[in-house]
Amino acid sequence: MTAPAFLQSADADTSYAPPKTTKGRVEVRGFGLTYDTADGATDAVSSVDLTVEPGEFVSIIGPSGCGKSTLLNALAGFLKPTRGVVTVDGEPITGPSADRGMIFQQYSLFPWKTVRENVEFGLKMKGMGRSERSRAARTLLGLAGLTPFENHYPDRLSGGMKQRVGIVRALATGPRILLLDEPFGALDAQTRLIMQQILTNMWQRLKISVLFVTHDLDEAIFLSDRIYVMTARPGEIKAEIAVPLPRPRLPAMTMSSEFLALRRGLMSLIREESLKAMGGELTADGLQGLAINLEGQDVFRAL
Ligand SMILES: Nc1ncnc2c1ncn2[C@@H]1O[C@H](COP(=O)(O)OP(=O)(O)OP(=O)(O)O)[C@@H](O)[C@H]1O
Repeated sequence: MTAPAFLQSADADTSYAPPKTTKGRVEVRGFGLTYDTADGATDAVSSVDLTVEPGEFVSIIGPSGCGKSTLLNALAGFLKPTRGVVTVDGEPITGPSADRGMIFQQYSLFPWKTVRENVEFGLKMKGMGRSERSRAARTLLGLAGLTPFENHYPDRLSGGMKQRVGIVRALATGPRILLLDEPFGALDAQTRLIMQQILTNMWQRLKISVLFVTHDLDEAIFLSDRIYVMTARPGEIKAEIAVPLPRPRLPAMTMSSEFLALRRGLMSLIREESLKAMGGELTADGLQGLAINLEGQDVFRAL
C-alpha cells in the first residue's frame, strides 16, 4: 500500500528539486537572559552562540530548565536578550514578526474558527484578499493531509491534527524561520512519528530554516542536519553535532549503527548535564548504586 501523498517524502520524488534559499539565517552571539523576579534574578541562559543556515534544520537539546524555551522565545521576539545579539539575515530581532513562525507544545488554535479560517487568519492580517488566502490555505492544508477537515472546528480534531493545523497556520504567512518548542511532546509515539514525517516533508518543500527544541534524542537525530546540546542552567552550548545521515530519512535508519552511535554520544552528553540540573547531590557514581537490575538489564545504564 502506498503512503498517502502528504506522507511521501518530498525528495523521494526525483522530479522535485527544493528551491534554493538564501533567506532565514539565524545568528545568535553571546546571548544571555536573566529573569528579574520578586525573589531575585534568575540566570536562565548564560552565553549562547549558534547559527542556523538558510534552509537548515537544527535542533536544540538540553536538560530541563537549561533555557531552551527562553532562547526560542527571544528568537520569536517575545523576550529581549539581557546580553548579546540575535539576528535574522543580519537584522537584529526587535519583536515578533511574521518572518518567524512559532509553535508550542500546547495547541493554540482559535476554537471559534474552522481549520481553514485558522490557517487564513495570518493571511487576512497581512491584507491578502479572500480568494487568494483561501487558495493558499487550501494548498497548505492539502500538503498536511488536512483537506477533509478544513471546515471542522478544533474541538473535533485529535491532538495530532490540531498540531498539524498549528504548523500549517504558522507556515501560511511564509515565514523564513519556523521555531518549534517541543511541538510533539504531548502526542503518542505513533502520531509523533507521523508528525515528524509531515514536518520534514513541509520543510523540504518550503525550504525554510527550522529551529526545533526537543527532549527526544531520536527525534532530534531523525529530523536534524545539526544538533546543539546545551549545558545545565544557566545554559550555554556544550556541543554541536552534525547529523551525517542521508535524506530522505527513513524509519529503518533509526536502527543503523551510525544512528545508534550518535544516540549514544548525545545520551552521555545529556546525562552529564541532567545530573547537574538535578542538583549537586546527584552524581553519576551515586546513581550507580540506585540502578535497578531487571532480568539482567541495568535499567539506569539503559537510559
Ligand atoms: N518568566 C520567568 N520568570 C522567572 N524565571 C523563569 C521564567 N521563565 C523561565 N524561568 C526560569 O529560567 C530557566 C530556564 O527556563 P526555560 O523554560 O527556558 O528552560 P527549558 O530548557 O525550556 O526547560 P524545559 O526543558 O523544562 O521546558 C528555568 O530555571 C526557569 O525556571
